[in-house]
Amino acid sequence: MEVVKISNLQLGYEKKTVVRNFTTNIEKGEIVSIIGPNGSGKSTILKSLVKLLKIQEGMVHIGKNSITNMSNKEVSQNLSILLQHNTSPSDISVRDLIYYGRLPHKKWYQSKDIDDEQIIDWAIENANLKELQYKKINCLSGGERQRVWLAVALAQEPKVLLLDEPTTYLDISYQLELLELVKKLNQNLNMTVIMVLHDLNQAAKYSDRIIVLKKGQIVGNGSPREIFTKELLREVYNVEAKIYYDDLDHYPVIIPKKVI
Ligand SMILES: Nc1ncnc2c1ncn2[C@@H]1O[C@H](COP(=O)(O)OP(=O)(O)OP(=O)(O)O)[C@@H](O)[C@H]1O
Repeated sequence: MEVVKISNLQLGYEKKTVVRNFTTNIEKGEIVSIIGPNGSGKSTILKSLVKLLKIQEGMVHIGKNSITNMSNKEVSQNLSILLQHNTSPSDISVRDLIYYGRLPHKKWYQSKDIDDEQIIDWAIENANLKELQYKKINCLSGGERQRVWLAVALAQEPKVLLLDEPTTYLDISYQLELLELVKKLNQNLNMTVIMVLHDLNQAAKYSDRIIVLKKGQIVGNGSPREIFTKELLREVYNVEAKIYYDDLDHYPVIIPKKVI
């Protein structure tokens, strides 16, 4: 069953078009990663899905509804996004910040209720934040903060979680921790995930499907084993690479050797 249907999307900034003919269906429970060189249009696509950027041409449907006919609030009830950079008041507590994720589900006159508290508890549990929930945001490390923003996105109770380079600026253990959390959410709750990743090995390990963008166009769409070939890495990244396969889970492991 598809949750998001993207047809012939054309996107850009003012007169400049940066993404053309982007078409794909996202199935319920899939983890889809969008990869591609710098400036290929990956973040632009995520921004358009949550209406942070106007669509030039094409359609995005969530279920039967076109996002063009949905309010930002309605879109936020279905899709939540974890951005690369997030800012918040520094003296706010983790728990209070996570409440912001509930706002798309509230009317302006409604205040926090018992249901919100339960969903905040659920988001805290799933983002491993129990011990940190009463701390102030400015007392947390970068990796801990990223988990808080993940919890804000979860508190939105989205059908689809969008992650824009979620591991940037995190050290290797926080990177793994975050992607393992995403995998757990996907496995335990059947949450659909669309993420932009730079690290090809992370994309290979954590994705069901990979979409490869080059200069705003799809040049590959398939499973990690289908996508990661020497030819594709040469064509898209101008890199000569060796490819091995994990002994246990058989996903590709990419070792870049040299720039061509
Ligand atoms: N706000 C903006 N105004 C004008 N042009 C923009 C804006 N944001 C992005 N662009 C341009 O759109 C193109 C695609 O950018 P985008 O950020 O989507 O690429 P990306 O694949 O996510 O890149 P990266 O991997 O470097 O994050 C680039 O040429 C970029 O310069």
